[in-house]
Amino acid sequence: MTVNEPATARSETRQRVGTARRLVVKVGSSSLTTAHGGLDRARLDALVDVVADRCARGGQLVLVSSGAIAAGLAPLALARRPKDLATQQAAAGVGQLALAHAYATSFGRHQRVVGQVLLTADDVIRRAHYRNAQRTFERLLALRAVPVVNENDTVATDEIRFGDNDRLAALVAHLVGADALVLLSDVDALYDGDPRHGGATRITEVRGPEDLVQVQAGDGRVDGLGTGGMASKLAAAKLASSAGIPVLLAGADDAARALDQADVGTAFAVTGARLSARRFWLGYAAGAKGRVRLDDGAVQAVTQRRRSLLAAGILDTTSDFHAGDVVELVDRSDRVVARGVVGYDASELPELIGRSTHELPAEFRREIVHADDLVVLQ
Ligand SMILES: Nc1ncnc2c1ncn2[C@@H]1O[C@H](COP(=O)(O)OP(=O)(O)O)[C@@H](O)[C@H]1O
Ligand SMILES: N[C@@H](CCC(=O)OP(=O)(O)O)C(=O)O
Repeated sequence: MTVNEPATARSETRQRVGTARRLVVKVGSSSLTTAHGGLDRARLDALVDVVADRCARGGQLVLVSSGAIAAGLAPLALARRPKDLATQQAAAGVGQLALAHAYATSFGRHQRVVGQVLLTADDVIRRAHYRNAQRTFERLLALRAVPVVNENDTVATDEIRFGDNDRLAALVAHLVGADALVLLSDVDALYDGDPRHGGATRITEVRGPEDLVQVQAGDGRVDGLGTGGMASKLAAAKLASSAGIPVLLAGADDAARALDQADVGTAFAVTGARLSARRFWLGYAAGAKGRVRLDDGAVQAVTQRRRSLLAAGILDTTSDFHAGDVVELVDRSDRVVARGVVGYDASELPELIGRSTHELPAEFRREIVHADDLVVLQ
């Protein structure tokens, strides 16, 4: 762990953030809103100035912005962040409009157009939706617009919610093939303990899991507007860096310096190779809805020969998934060997399990999990 070590702070990670052409920047609710839930226009403008400046220098930036729920509180005369989903959604419906308008106005000062992209978990888990989202991002960036992303809170249910935008930002970074991810927060860095309790030391550089052993990442403020606290930021940073994307976590007020290789925040070096964005989602990001247990031959076929999973190789399944869901493929001893998008509802499978394709009615002869929709995890 590199603690308070300014000389090495201009690490490779900081250089990669500083020179990234395509960059995802995430900003949290507490950095954009006043204590009472109104949008803090001055801070929003300051952030927009930094993003617009980087765009003007040839950068392609995607801004993942929280703040919809927080921005909806004051207009709806809500004293604090609601706990129930329906009121959160109502607040998000009101607040997202205000947020988008504020960004459009603020980027307008730089003659820069914004495009709002509201995503649900389905949009990144389901293949057709995923490609659709990817295409939209590509086109917005090609047209020199700044995509402003948030979770589509008004329609997301508890079960399918990302819940925190840190994770969403890591996922979007993969989706767009970003060169780096910057997480901006109300805290200026990762500390070895919650800095509110005093005596905590800033971590300047995380090179791998061993640097995090001593770190206690806790919640945000109980009365705060943010959701995930440092724990969700850390999880997102690990997610992105393990799949080849360097991450810088810094204070929103330090955004300009963070993007300019200064010794601010915490830099997370990449710890793994870059996967194709879609394979990353499938293998690590998408929430699995169920399990399919394979016999030994099917495990071999899927993991060694990279074949599709056919009904003949299935032993049993859980009963809770639908066609299009991501499921875990497990071996006889329940070890997860792969994940993939299943082509059938669980309720359709008992009739098919263990039968060869030629024995099945024509409408059931397609693969249970197609090889293109499958990521081997061994
Ligand atoms: N180890 C830690 N290092 C830094 N901050 C921490 C740590 N543990 C808990 N926190 C708290 O997490 C908060 C950031 O989370 P949150 O308020 O959800 O941010 P945001 O709104 O930017 O997403 C900080 O204000 C800080 O008090
Ligand atoms: N989609 C929610 C964001 C929730 C969230 O992740 O907030 P934060 O922890 O402040 O990044 C909103 O816009 O209010």
